[in-house]
Amino acid sequence: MNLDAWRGWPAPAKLNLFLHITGRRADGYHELQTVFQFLSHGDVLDFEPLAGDQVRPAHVLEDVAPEDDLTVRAARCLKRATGYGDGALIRVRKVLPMGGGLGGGSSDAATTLVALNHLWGTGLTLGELAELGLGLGADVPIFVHGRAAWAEGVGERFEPVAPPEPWYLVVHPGVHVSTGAVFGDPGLTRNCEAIKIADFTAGRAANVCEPIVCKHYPAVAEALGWLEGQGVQARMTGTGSCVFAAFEGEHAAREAHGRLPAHWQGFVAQGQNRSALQYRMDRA
Ligand SMILES: C[C@@](CO)(OP(=O)(O)O)[C@H](O)COP(=O)(O)OP(=O)(O)OC[C@H]1O[C@@H](n2ccc(N)nc2=O)[C@H](O)[C@@H]1O
Ligand SMILES: Nc1ncnc2c1ncn2[C@@H]1O[C@H](COP(=O)(O)OP(=O)(O)O)[C@@H](O)[C@H]1O
Repeated sequence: MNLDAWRGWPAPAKLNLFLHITGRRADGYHELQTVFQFLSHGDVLDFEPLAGDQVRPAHVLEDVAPEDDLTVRAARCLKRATGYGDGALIRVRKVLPMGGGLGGGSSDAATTLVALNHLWGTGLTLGELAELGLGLGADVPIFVHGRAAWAEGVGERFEPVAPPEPWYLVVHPGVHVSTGAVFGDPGLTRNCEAIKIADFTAGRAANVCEPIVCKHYPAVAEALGWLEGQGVQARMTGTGSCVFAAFEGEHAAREAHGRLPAHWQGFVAQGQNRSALQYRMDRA
């Protein structure tokens, strides 16, 4: 068996280029409008075949029990759906901050579904994998498809879009924001009027979670202010805590990164309308 094929599967980060809430479903989940774009930066996953029914992580993630790990849950879900008899050892080389709004957990889950379906030869279509993924997290289907997307509902309705692919500086202000707490905040704007893709393209869009997160986490407001001070428009991704801004080019983004205050982490990456996972599948 060629074990090289089992190594080096990318799980890229995403940005929400805007985030509006248009309503609330009967089950309490919020109806969103958003644009997802991938980044040229993310976790990397390695797999090894295991005989028998075992699915085990070879990594330790802070505050995540092996049974709750989204890669383990994704692999078990694929086994259940297909009746596949063997297992896998899964190693996440973690790069993305957890709870940063960059979708690392969802991306790890999507990469596990796509990679193991290929490596195990279980033959599900991308659509079938996306459906399995929705049970693990709202953003998993978008990572499975690997195309920048205009998304509505709770992430289950989406279509490809092709925004510009600029170089971004992404700043992590050192705090962990709970998605549930943001959606539960009474001050959250939940009645945005539905907009069209053209409104987003014309700049008539924002992230409605930003004021809530900034109120509770001053570090997020400071990071947004610092980025704006570099002469660019800054925004938060998802429910935070990371903030980002597009620069003229890679050089300008790296220069700004060089000026980043030492108490924050940051990275420079390019926006990608086709994800690194899709490119990896081309070579598989
Ligand atoms: C809003 C996004 C945009 O990307 O935020 P980020 O998590 O990436 O920051 C995601 O779709 C988030 O999806 P996901 O990350 O799967 O959400 P979960 O952790 O399951 O959500 C935690 C809690 O937030 C609330 N929640 C979540 C999503 C949603 N559309 N409406 C909600 O009300 C629910 O109370 C849920 O129990
Ligand atoms: N493999 C995984 N990687 C990251 N987070 C995971 C993973 N498995 C479970 N989780 C849980 O999912 C939560 C959300 O993580 P993540 O997707 O990185 O953040 P966000 O949804 O803010 O982008 C984490 O705080 C963690 O408890």
